[in-house]
Amino acid sequence: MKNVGLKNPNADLTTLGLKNVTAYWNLPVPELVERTIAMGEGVLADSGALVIRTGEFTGRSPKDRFIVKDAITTNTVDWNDINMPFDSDKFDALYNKVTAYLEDKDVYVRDAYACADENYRLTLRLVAQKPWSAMFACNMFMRPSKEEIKNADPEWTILCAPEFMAVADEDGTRQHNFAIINFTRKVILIGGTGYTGEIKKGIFSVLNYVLPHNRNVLSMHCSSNVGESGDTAVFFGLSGTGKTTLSADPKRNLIGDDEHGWSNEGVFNFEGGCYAKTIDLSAEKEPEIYNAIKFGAILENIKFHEGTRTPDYENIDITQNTRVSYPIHHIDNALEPSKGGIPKNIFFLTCDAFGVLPPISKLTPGQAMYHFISGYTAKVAGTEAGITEPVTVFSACFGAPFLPLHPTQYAEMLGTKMKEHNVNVWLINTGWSGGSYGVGNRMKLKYTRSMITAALNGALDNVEFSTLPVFGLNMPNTCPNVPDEVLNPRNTWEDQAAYDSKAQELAVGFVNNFEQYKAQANEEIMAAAPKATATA
Ligand SMILES: Nc1ncnc2c1ncn2[C@@H]1O[C@H](COP(=O)(O)OP(=O)(O)O)[C@@H](O)[C@H]1O
Ligand SMILES: C=C(OP(=O)(O)O)C(=O)O
Ligand SMILES: [Mn+2]
Repeated sequence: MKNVGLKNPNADLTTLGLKNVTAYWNLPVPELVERTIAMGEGVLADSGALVIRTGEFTGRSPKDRFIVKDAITTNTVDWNDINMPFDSDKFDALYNKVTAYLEDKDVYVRDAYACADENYRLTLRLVAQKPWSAMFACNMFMRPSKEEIKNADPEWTILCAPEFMAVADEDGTRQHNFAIINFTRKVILIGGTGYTGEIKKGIFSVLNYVLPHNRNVLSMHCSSNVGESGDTAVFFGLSGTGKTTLSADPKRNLIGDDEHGWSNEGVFNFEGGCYAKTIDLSAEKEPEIYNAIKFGAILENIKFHEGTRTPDYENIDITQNTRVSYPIHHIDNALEPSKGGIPKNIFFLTCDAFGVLPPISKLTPGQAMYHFISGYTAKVAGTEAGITEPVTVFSACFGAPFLPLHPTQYAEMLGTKMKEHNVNVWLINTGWSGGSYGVGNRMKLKYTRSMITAALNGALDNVEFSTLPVFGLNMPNTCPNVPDEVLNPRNTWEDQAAYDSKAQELAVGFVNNFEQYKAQANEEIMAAAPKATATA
């Protein structure tokens, strides 16, 4: 056993079952960069960002994500095809295999924590095979001071061994890769995949259990920012729908881009960094994110323009899910500590591949609940293994892959808070317009930004609204800096009969999906269901 770097003198990896490892503790970022490069696993971009490849997996693999079924979870977790059970003894055996595999190897340790509100702080330690995984943790989790590191005695452990391959038949996994959460041992075990997103979404899943279940805090898959007058906005959305992009707003202070809690005091970020998509990124369209890509950032799975070290963000040879992680202070106007007041506006971002929903509509409380529980959107290409074009999905609470509890538990908390604080709720379609995917186009980012700005600054308070048939959604007839024609989706379709039939198809999808929640929903929520004239 050899230890290098800054650590709590009492910390000892043998208590985790690791033998004879050389452990590099909390190395400074430049050293993690150097080691990554020296190992032949990274190069520098001209901006100074570290460029790595995550290997076979360039997105999450939801089919290989499990929760250990035990005394804590058996009756509390909503077991389904997302929350899949893993046997506790099998976990112990696999854990021992991973630690045995790491014997005699180098490991990179990162002490960190989650939650900007110290009342809810969750301390953690990542032990990783790769220096770039440790650097990702340094970018994405909150960073303890040196003093805190010297006293670190973390609650949770993440063991991450991308090159360890499970044997499905023996180990109880589906295939060679896995991400398994054990609430009793407080361990997240990751193997066979180097996709860094598994690390952050693992802790997010833990918080999505612990905070609502034990602490009466609503956890949310959302970004958040705050305006000059101190008004907080949150943007819920499944991966790729615009949380990171739309929360980076030069006129507002960023709280965080992906994971937040809502306590009685207000909103707080879980993370210490952002994880942005870089596909088609440009300085013109997304200057804040573009400029955040400098030394300290990690670019994943991108290629360079030939003969240069300039990233080619249009190149999708490796994946459409090209990514960058950076500490939050790479965004100029980020707030630290990352906390805001009670939200004044909530946006549900949906990437509607049908092209049926309006680009902006204002929801009644009943509609807000209905749409939150439904979580209609599309999975965009690349974020999950096997997805190569937008696939329509109902992802409850706009974050089903990360929610261990039943969706109605989150929805009830949101409903109570929404009503108590009289929050405005908006549905934003960042997806297709003028036709479904393949025919129409993605809504222009600059229009979506203008609509959000208008909603936030009150410019939509005094305009006229129309109601979209079937869905009953209230859409503004005008909006500053947006052409009127795009506001009503039916007008954007050349063939309006085709629109009507697609709208019916989507309405049927909503109704069928909601069957599972009907028993728990009250009249106000059910009245918000789209009116399908036929059911499939
Ligand atoms: N109208 C739009 N609104 C938001 N994002 C858009 C829009 N049109 C295209 N995009 C692109 O979609 C992606 C949204 O991704 P991102 O903000 O990272 O999603 P999330 O943070 O929710 O995972 C970005 O690549 C962005 O440039
Ligand atoms: C990182 C992910 O999500 P998001 O795009 O929401 O950050 C993910 O789903 O793996
Ligand atoms: Mn994001």
